[in-house]
Amino acid sequence: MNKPGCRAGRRAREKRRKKHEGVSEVTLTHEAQFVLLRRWLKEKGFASQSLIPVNFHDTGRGLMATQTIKAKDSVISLPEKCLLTTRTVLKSYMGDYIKRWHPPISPLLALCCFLISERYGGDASEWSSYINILPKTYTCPVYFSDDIVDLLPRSLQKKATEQKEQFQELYCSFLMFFHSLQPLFTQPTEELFTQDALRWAWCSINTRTVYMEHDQSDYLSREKDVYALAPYLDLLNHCPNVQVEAGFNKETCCYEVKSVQGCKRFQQAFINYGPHDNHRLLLEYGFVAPDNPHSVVYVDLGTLKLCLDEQDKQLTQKLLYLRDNDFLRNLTFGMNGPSWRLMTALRLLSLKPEQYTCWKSVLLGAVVSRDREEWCIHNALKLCNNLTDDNVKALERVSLIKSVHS
Ligand SMILES: C[S@@+](CC[C@H](N)C(=O)[O-])C[C@H]1O[C@@H](n2cnc3c(N)ncnc32)[C@H](O)[C@@H]1O
Repeated sequence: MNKPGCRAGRRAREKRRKKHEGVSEVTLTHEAQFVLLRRWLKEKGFASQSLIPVNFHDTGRGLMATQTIKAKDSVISLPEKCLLTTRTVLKSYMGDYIKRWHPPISPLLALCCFLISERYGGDASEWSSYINILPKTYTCPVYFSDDIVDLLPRSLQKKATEQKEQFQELYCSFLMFFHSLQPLFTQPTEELFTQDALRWAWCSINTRTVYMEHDQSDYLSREKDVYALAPYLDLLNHCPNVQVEAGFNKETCCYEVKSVQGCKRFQQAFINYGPHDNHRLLLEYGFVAPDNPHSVVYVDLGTLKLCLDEQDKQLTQKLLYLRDNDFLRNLTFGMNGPSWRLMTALRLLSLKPEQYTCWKSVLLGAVVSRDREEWCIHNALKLCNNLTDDNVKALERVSLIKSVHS
């Protein structure tokens, strides 16, 4: 066992090192909103002393372990009472309105509407202690202006635009449903269920829910109902190199996260959102992970064509075949070489092994450009976070640098 004096000395050294490196981590435990959140969770049967909210210099807000978490130990165990799911929504004042609506709305939309309504309820809402700690805005592409989307790498621009369009369609398709909720509110629903409000709720759910399968409800559409908002647990950030076991335990009736490798005292406790590359992390969670082992280069048709034999009379036909079978999408080259999809496409295009050298040099170029791509994503994120009139000039500068690089 460590002597207290040694521990204090080590802590002081660590503090000096951080100060020297200009690194600061700010604990948030005493902020009013976290005091209220913990008090509210305690009433529901959850009290954690071993994880505290901290603002980390590199990842932003997250949870720090105040004591060592050993390998295979529990990181967090949240009682079912604390979870916000479609069951919560269907049982609430909004339930009857959802049950009456035809065709039934999706589980995701039901959660979005409930979140918007509860935020509107302010302190009167049962969930206010949780809603108050939710971010006010997000950095997923649905929040990007067209100028910022333009700064993204080309393959990502397309997906970002698709996300914005998908969201727009969702909003327009349910205006009538939002209107049907009018008896619940004094304020007109058009002022409440705005595009901004839905965007916020949509991102809150997409970036923060944990995976939890629920029985299909007759009152909701057939889309899979796999969402649970898990207050406090959802303060855990992602690290691609960390492994956890997570899921709802029917015996303990708790959503449990267990650490595979463990976590040292005073370090950030991470979980793993899945083996996502940086494009997917940006699209779904609004951030990218440096040194992500799942990082890949997306090989587009232009790059692919550089390696193909233009004399091949069947080339157009082969490319059409690949396109019709959805094989020209998501062709990637990662740390472990070409993906299975890329290899299959290459085989179908009859690329012979002796031609692989040319292929390799093209990919090497692509890997170099990946670094530039990530730099572009970082800039887009920075600007999305802080786009004011003053930094429109910065935006112009980034566009200029980008055009020089490409
Ligand atoms: C489940 S929440 C985690 C808690 C969140 N940081 C907060 O302050 O509420 C997921 C969001 O956290 C952020 N995040 C998670 N892991 C991150 C990381 N490694 N680096 C930067 N941001 C991260 C992203 O904004 C993501 O959408």
